[in-house]
Amino acid sequence: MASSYPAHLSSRTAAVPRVLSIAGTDPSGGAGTAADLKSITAAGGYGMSVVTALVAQNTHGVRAIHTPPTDFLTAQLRAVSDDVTLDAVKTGMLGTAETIAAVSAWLDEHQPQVLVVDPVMVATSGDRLLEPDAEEAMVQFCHRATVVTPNIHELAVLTGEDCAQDEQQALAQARRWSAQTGVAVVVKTGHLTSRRVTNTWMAPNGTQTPVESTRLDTTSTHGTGCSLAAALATRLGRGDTPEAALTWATGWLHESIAHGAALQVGSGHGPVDHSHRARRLQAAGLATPWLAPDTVPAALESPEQLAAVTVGVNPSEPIHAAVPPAGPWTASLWAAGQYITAQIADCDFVTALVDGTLADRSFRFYLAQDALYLGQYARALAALAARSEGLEAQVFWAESAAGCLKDEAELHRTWLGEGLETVSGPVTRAYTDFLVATALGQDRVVGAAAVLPCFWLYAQTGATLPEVAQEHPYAAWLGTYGDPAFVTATQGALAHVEREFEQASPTARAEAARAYLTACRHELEFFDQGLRIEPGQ
Ligand SMILES: Nc1ncnc2c1ncn2[C@@H]1O[C@H](COP(=O)(O)OP(=O)(O)OP(=O)(O)O)[C@@H](O)[C@H]1O
Ligand SMILES: Cc1ncc(CO)c(N)n1
Repeated sequence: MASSYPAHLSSRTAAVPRVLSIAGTDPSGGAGTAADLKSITAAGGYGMSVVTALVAQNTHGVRAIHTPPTDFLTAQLRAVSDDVTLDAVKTGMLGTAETIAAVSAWLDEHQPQVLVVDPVMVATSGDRLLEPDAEEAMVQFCHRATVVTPNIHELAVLTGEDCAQDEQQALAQARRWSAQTGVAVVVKTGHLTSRRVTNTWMAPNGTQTPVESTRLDTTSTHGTGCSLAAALATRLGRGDTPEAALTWATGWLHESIAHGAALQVGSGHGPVDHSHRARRLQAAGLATPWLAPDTVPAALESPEQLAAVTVGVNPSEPIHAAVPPAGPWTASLWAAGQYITAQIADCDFVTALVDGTLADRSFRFYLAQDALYLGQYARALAALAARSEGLEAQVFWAESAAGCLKDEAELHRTWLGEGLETVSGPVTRAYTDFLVATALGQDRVVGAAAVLPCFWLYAQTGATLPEVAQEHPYAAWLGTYGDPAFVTATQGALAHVEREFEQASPTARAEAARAYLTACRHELEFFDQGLRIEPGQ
């Protein structure tokens, strides 16, 4: 059969990498072939599946294993490779020495560019998935791989050493084994208890590339090993560097684990939510671009008229403003903008920041964008100072601009390291361009209303944050929200906006209300952008 379709086979890598999983099944969908296909899809590949063993299992454990005849395995492998060019192959549960021999014989003829071997021996539940007498065959099989992804127990079997007690020991074992075999190792510390979970790519020449993430306190870890290996194979198969592939796979898996429990699948070690990222990005895609609030009337004669404006769906209970409005106009702005204040409090970025599950890369991207934002926000405030009437207002906006630049410098000094984004992303850019253009080019009341949400909604977020433990990964950053000077500055901004509204014409007030609501929306987008970047790209 192998020679019947040669014309169809092309060695050119397709835009969507074609990835074959060779693994056992999990009818509950969290591990094995099911996890592999979901992970390959999530990582941007076309998934294919050859089944080594049928496993009756769920989130509690394995009940029975049925291994079809080896000839049938070989028939499956050939059916795929006679017809399809493979950009990457990932192996998981092989189960028996006979299965390993059959896959090895097939690989002798079809060595793929990328072979990721997850040397599955024992499931998360503690059940054996590899017969004890097949361990040596698995160790030999690993020599064929581009990269192996053992957990620390499997690494000990590969190296014939005792199980590593800490990351340094695991790295040392991997370094020795990789140097001997010429096969790269991803050293996983999921089974250790450190606060950080590091996946390190160990190259045969001893070069280490660590990819860090935070440890999640969850039991939703069924199939994490399968998922990481399948996503890694896919990213390598599309031509990513090892560092980019591992960074993407680790970041995506982190999000998938963080949202696994919400699936409510099973009562044991639950699966991860492989498609959380895809659903979140789809929702973000649908929400952007957005329409400027068009329900504000052309002219506003009274605060009551403004308070009656509804732009989105308001929360059932009115939201209490932590820094109170300075009068009826700012009270009405608050009322009209509540729908978006509620969305900010609930948004995935703030939730993940508060519960500590936010990925490092997202946090650092957010900080870098925040520093860029402050530099431009200061220009908008300075423009208001330049256009102010009266010394008190001029001093207030000028001091706010200076304070903002000090905060920007502090962000760089204390928080931002090397190698961070130095260019505004499109979300930051849209917000700052809007602020600067409004503060310079529109009636002063419109500019003042546009800069208000940054004061008011930030103070609101600060006031509503829960206390977090010191070991919380973002404790120090969350602490900066509580600065009392910021509340005073917000009170000042509210007083000025209130006065500007009192003195403005009805049409300028309407424009100012639209600017306030638009800026609220920019605040939401600004937080959310931290989750929209693709880690590793
Ligand atoms: N509690 C956790 N918090 C954050 N990430 C985790 C956690 N547990 C696992 N991971 C991620 O999942 C990856 C694989 O996990 P682990 O080291 O447990 O592999 P495994 O034992 O091969 O998995 P499996 O249980 O599916 O066989 C880790 O390298 C890490 O990226
Ligand atoms: C089929 C299969 N492969 C791997 C694992 C490891 O989680 C599992 N539970 N089931």
